[in-house]
Amino acid sequence: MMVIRNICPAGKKALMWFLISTLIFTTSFFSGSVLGFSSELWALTYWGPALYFCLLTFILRYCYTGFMYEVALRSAFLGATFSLGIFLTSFENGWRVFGLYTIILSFFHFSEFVSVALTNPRTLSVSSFILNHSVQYGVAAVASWIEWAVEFYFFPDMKTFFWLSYCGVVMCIAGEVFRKSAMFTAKTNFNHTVQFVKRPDHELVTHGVYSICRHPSYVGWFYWSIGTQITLLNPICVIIYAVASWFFFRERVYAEELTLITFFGPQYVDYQKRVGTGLPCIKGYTPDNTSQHLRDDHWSY
Ligand SMILES: C[S@@+](CC[C@H](N)C(=O)[O-])C[C@H]1O[C@@H](n2cnc3c(N)ncnc32)[C@H](O)[C@@H]1O
Repeated sequence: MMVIRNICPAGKKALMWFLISTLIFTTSFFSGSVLGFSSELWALTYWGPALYFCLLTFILRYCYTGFMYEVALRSAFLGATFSLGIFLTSFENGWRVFGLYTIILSFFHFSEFVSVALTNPRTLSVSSFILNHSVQYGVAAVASWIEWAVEFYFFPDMKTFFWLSYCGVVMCIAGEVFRKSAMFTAKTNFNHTVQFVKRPDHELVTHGVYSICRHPSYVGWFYWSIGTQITLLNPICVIIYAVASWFFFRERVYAEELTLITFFGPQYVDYQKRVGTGLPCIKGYTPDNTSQHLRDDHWSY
């Protein structure tokens, strides 16, 4: 409770609108009573939720401007998708696994913003939701929805191995907890954007989850991303996500360690000797490992 009280104004607004939206949309989805629409219309048509979201946007537009509006809008949107996920889990078919995935995805993006608000508010911005991570991230998400839809249409039974989907949920929760532990351990030393210039107060963190591995937030995100595809029961995307994430984090870790060695010198080299990266078969930057190519888009998140 104390933690919530200390959160910055934008963090408070985010929490408030996520909760309000979740409450309203969850009640509405299950009762079907919003704006007097029957439950069939509410659940089965697109325009009911869309109209309702327009109304919410209108209220937010009236109450806020600028940054606060952007934060409230995104939080309300994530609350609405979170509620949709809860509603879909009540289905006995493939929609259930899609519902679980929707809950996991919306909670992840919302909790990223709130975690930054709590641990490093100085860096808080709209991009702390990391909804606009990268083109590749967007393409990967859409690809997973397409795989789920195609398989659900042609092989509906394939999407009813709920026990396997629940294993994916457990993997996502573990990944999420590990990543957030890293953010709360590193606090102001954690930044969604890889830093090129060392701030005077930037300290090397080697305690807590950082004593288990050098890149706990990336480890958490790596397993979380694979977990989302197990949750969706997407065999093709499980493999694609594992391979793509591995290559992404191999380059990211390499780039980041290059900067960390310039920041902390022998202190970081000593840390590298004691603690592994935590990612399978990824060594990170070492002077004898300088042949990897770095791409320009490897400096954020
Ligand atoms: C997105 S965070 C990722 C941190 C870390 N790679 C992880 O997975 O938990 C990136 C920022 O964290 C900083 N950073 C990474 N490891 C750090 C450490 N052990 N101590 C302090 N700062 C660190 C980097 O300078 C970079 O600006």
